Amino acid sequence: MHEIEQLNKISQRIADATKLSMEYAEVFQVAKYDYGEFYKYHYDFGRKDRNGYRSLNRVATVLIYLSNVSKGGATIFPASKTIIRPEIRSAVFWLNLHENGDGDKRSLHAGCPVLEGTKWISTKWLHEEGQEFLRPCNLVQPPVWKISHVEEKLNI
Ligand SMILES: O=C(O)CCC(=O)C(=O)O
Ligand SMILES: [Fe+2]
Repeated sequence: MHEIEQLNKISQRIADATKLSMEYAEVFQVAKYDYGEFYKYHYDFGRKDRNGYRSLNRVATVLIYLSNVSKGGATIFPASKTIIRPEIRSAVFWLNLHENGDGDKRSLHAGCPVLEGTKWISTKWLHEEGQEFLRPCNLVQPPVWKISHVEEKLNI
């Protein structure tokens, strides 16, 4: 299968799992962490500019683990006390914005230092645009949850 077709297939699976539109999503980004490398605490959402406008804001993140990591390298969300350990072909999905478009501070996260092995990830950021009628409106919305068994569904 051609590479583009494979990526489109994964995008479609993300759309099916998240029930969100991929129309304005960014291209898949790939990152590699070697021994001791990490990603410090941050938010994935954008900040407002001087005029109070946000552009290209990332409503949600899908993080696919492309490798196992023998030690370290977990993705952590202190607000929800969630630790996701990399498992090859598994994915984690979370929302970065409240329904009114403001950044959700509970989405603060970090990639812990890799202590042994190499960590490969692919990140897909979904944008606010296109979600207007799709984003579920739940009163109680967990800030982060693991998409179970994505590893079986994603053929990457
Ligand atoms: O490497 C991780 O576990 C986190 C990566 C991340 O937060 C990002 O790419 O925005
Ligand atoms: Fe991030």
